[in-house]
Amino acid sequence: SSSSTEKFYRIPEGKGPHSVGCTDLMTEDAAEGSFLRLYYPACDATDIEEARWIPDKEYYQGLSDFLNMYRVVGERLFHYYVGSVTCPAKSNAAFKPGEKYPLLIFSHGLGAFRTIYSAICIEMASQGFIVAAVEHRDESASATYFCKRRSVSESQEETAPNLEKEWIYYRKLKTGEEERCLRHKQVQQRAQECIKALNLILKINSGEEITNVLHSDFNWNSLKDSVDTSRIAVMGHSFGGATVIESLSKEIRFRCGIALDVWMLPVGDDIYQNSVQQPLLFINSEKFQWAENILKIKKLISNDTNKKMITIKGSVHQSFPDFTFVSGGIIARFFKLKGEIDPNEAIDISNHASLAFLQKHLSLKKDFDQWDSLVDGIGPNVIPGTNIDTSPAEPE
Ligand SMILES: CCN(CC)CCN(C[C@]12C[C@](c3ccc(C(F)(F)F)cc3)(C1)C2)C(=O)Cn1c(SCc2ccc(F)cc2)nc(=O)c2c1C=CC2
Repeated sequence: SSSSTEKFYRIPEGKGPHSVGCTDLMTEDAAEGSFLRLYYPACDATDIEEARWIPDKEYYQGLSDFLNMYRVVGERLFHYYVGSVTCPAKSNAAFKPGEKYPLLIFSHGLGAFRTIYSAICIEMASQGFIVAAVEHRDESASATYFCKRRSVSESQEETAPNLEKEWIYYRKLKTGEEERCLRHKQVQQRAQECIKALNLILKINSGEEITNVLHSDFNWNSLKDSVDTSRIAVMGHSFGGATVIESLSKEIRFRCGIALDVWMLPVGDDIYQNSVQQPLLFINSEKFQWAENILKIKKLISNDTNKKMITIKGSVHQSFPDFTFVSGGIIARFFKLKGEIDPNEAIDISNHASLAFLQKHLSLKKDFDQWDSLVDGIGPNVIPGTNIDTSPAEPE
């Protein structure tokens, strides 16, 4: 139905010149493999349906756990409200060959998973990026799974597919457990998973055969020689922002990084000894800011002109994940899923600043420099640095 509420509940489409496709990839049949959703420039196709936004009911169960709801309540609530939501990318659409695309690895936040930052990933793909949104197996995701290959005998029954999903749910902090210690261990695993995803995409780009444990009819060979292997960046939200910092310090092939509302707690102290040489853009919401977090960001930026921070006025922590678009009414207000700024305006500022920063530091030949002023915090609803005062209190 084209009822007026529909536009309110849709994830925004990509605004760039390319149609966008998406497909899921899982390698190996263990938790050590890679698991990612690929968003990519696709050939125009009207007959292909959009991808499911949250593909398995177990993600509703995981979200309920994460939000301290009862699973029987949460699962039904999520199914009712978002069970039919699709993301504006064509499922397994044909990849658009012909040019080498820069590569972006995206890392999700605490309690999130690979599919719920599709507004950002789809916009980047529509602008000519290949985007690999990884799903982390560090128990920070609401839910994730790997596939145990069933033994031949078990899969004898022709009905049961020989693919058995083994689910890993969000690990709550145990009482008395030191949060910093757990999160520091997790951020290291997260960085390794981003590097593994990078290597997997480069392997596909070289034309090597890969085994996708998820049986989709996407032709992975069509990606051969389509990645611009010298133009690779890493991006992430909150815990995923800390993963960006850790990934940059561990992998020089990530030429630059973008941290959206970074959560600095998981980042180790060694990071401040100039471990991050690459350019880094911090895009903050107005509300997710406190002195300790901001001081760590400022310490990392120190006086490096290639490291910048901007704040989007009127935005909140949830202005970056997709729930800010698909939620409405009391739920959105109760969980602060929207700020004062219109969700589409906020994500446009974030995406445009990201594109301008990527053009500058990946030497892209596009027109994203039209948004350079945003990277300096100049423009409507954006300010340079942060809006909180972190200077030590003046002596009385
Ligand atoms: C009570 C749980 N308590 C756990 C420690 C704190 C929970 N919390 C605030 C929440 C996430 C909230 C949320 C989402 C989504 C709905 C929904 F209804 F729309 F689905 C509702 C309510 C509940 C806003 C956060 O963790 C914030 N946060 C996030 S939120 C990432 C996320 C997760 C699931 C999503 F569906 C969407 C986005 N990612 C991070 O990396 C970090 C933090 C904090 C520090 C580091």
